[in-house]
Amino acid sequence: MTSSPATDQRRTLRPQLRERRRQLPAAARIAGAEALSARLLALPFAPQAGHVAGYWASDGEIALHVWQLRLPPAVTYCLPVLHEDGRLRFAPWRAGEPLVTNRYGIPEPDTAELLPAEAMALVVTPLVGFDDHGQRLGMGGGWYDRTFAFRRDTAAPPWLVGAGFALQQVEPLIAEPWDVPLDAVCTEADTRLFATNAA
Ligand SMILES: Nc1nc2c(c(=O)[nH]1)N(C=O)[C@@H](CNc1ccc(C(=O)N[C@@H](CCC(=O)O)C(=O)O)cc1)CN2
Ligand SMILES: Nc1ncnc2c1ncn2[C@@H]1O[C@H](COP(=O)(O)OP(=O)(O)OP(=O)(O)O)[C@@H](O)[C@H]1O
Repeated sequence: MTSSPATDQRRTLRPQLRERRRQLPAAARIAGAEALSARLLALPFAPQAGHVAGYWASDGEIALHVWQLRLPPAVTYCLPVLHEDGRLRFAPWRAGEPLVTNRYGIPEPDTAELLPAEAMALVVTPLVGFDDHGQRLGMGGGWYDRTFAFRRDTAAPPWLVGAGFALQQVEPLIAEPWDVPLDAVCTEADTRLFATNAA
């Protein structure tokens, strides 16, 4: 089977970027999570109420626990839950509540309270890489693209915000037809806002 230039580019970049992400020293991770939190809270569309989704950082991803702790009191933090239809659901989760490990070894809430993507006001998506145009490179499962395909022709909410370390920025990514553009990318060093099609 032949593969497209976009697929080749992503296959080459993923292992390099994941390695780079894992190599960051602990002090940079701690400071990074603090700085990211401030940037996420300062977004012009940061919700003051409703549900937001983060992720359980793994494989060197930039952590969201500082942001979770500093969210306005009327905002409910949720974590992604894999669903058999190929689209993520989101479950409210607070520190100490039960978790189970999903098929990728990532913890997810052990609850029947699952919300659809449309119920989220804002979603922070994990990034393996990102470019200057708000194009996202993920783990390759297509989970975020399938889950938020409706945002290709619908305005926010949910606002889609990629989170990563500045060293995860790459050359322009070749777009795939299913890619869902991000409304913003936040790193420890920068906030970039993008004018998405429908927003
Ligand atoms: N923290 C976090 N949670 C997340 C994601 C993520 O990227 N980060 N996801 C973002 O989509 C979803 C899960 N998607 C994932 C897709 C692939 C792999 C992964 O590790 N793949 C292995 C090999 C595949 C396998 O084990 O079957 C690998 O590439 O090494 C992990 C998560 C939902 N939750
Ligand atoms: N809207 C969609 N409908 C059907 N299949 C899709 C859709 N979006 C993505 N896919 C499938 O998912 C696969 C992986 O996509 P891609 O490489 O863009 O994932 P990713 O964004 O890196 O992963 P993730 O979102 O899990 O972090 C693609 O090969 C494609 O077949």
